[in-house]
Amino acid sequence: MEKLSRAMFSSHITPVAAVFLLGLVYILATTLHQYRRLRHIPGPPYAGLSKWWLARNELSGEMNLRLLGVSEKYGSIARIGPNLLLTSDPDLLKRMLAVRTKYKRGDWYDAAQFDPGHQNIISERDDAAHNKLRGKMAAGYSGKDVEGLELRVDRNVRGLIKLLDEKYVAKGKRFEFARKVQYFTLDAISDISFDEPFGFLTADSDLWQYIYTAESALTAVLFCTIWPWLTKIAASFPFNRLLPSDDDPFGFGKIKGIARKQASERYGPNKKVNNDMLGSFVNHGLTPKEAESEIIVQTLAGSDTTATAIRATMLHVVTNPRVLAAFHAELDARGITGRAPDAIISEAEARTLPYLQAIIKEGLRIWPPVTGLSNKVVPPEGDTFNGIHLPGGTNIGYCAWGVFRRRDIWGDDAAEFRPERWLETEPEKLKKMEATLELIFSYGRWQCLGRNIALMETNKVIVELLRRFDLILVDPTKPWVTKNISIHAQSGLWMRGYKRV
Ligand code: HEM
Repeated sequence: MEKLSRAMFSSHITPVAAVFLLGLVYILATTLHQYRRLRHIPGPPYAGLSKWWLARNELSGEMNLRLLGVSEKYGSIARIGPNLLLTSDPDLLKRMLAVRTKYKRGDWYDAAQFDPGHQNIISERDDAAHNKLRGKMAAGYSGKDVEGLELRVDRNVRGLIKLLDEKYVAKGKRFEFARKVQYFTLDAISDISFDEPFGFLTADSDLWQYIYTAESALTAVLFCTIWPWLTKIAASFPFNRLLPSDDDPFGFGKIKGIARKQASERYGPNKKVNNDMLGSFVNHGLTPKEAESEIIVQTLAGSDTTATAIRATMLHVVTNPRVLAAFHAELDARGITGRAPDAIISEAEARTLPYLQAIIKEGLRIWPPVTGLSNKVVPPEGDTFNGIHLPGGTNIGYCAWGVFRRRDIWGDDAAEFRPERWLETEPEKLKKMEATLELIFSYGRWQCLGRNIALMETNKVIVELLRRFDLILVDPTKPWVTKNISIHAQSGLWMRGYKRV
């Protein structure tokens, strides 16, 4: 009996153990192979052996700073994963992103598929399909096809001012500036997109808990950027039942529902015709499903980003009396300060204000709104940059904080907010600074389509708030709560305003 059970035991276990051992050998061999491919590039210990370094740091909420630390310690090309490098070299980034680049988007982008099974302009990795989609949307984003794009921004700037003025400043109440700015960017983008502001400013609240749920969901999305196969699992039964649905009364699902409704109204025999961005997309041949996905992309890509640009710039200006005084002097000299209460500066005029432009560039530089790794893949034949061999198939991620804190480009005071650097630097160095700053909005093939809208909104809000109000931080020792999750989730920016004009 004992002999029999021993025989059974060994006959069952041996194949299992063999499979287990083979699996282990395979994992060890591939890990070693991956490790050796990129061992000539330095990086944090163990980061080259597994993705746990990446996961741990992504979850820290300060990934931007952790990556800056890597760049400063290991150089402008460093290794942060088994098949992942990080770069803070603007020349390498521009080579990777150029219009005719041979680099491709990596599987990092699969996580941007907000509607499983349907690609959008950000998740699309196929170059031809991406170009085609971009071509159909270019006229809408440039504003060429959108009736009164600037007027739409203006009316939402007025909405923001009215809210702050009547509900808070006039009553001596403090307000949480981070949220109010995002209400503005959400209303402005929906107004431009489908002619109907969501209504965040009027409601003065996080409608449908959208901001809260979108920020919470981004942590899960981060995991999918590290292990892209999680995206497929999330999209398959039964996990897909847990994803936001168009019928949800709140959160991201609510925005999906609005996008579906808005898109569906633009097709069919009784279609609504509007000269807004959605109208332009329809005229250029976007299908109803594509139009729906792109409304969602705009809501996501166009709200937190611009809100961060405005918040970070305003925070640095209002806490810097020297900069604030110089800016007020510029507004006074141009006769802008005392204009009628409902006047909104035109974008064209704002662009002629040198100090304002320096403030905005410096605000974007000191706090880049988009910090995601946005991995690109080295072409199969490999590449060599500054004598460093980059094997084909290697992912290379973007280190935003590393690029915008480089002392060789920005000077020894790179970590300080000093708009004057844009006004007093000699032409040759300034050219390099301007060229590097372009990376804030990515570059070339994948350059941000909403760049002009974002800058228009930022220019107007900064002028119109600072000419009307003296803004102070309620607690300068705790200016805000900011969490880095590829973008920035920001809150707690409590301010109080006093009327100037
Ligand atoms: C200061 C504000 C903004 C910043 C810093 C910013 C930055 C960026 C960056 C870095 C990318 C490249 C992403 C990647 O490929 O990994 C991007 C793409 C994109 N952005 Fe923006 N963005 C801003 C505002 C906006 C706004 C307001 C909109 C919409 C109105 C928008 C729409 C888009 C779209 C559609 C893409 C995809 C372009 C493509 O793949 O061809 N962005 N943005």
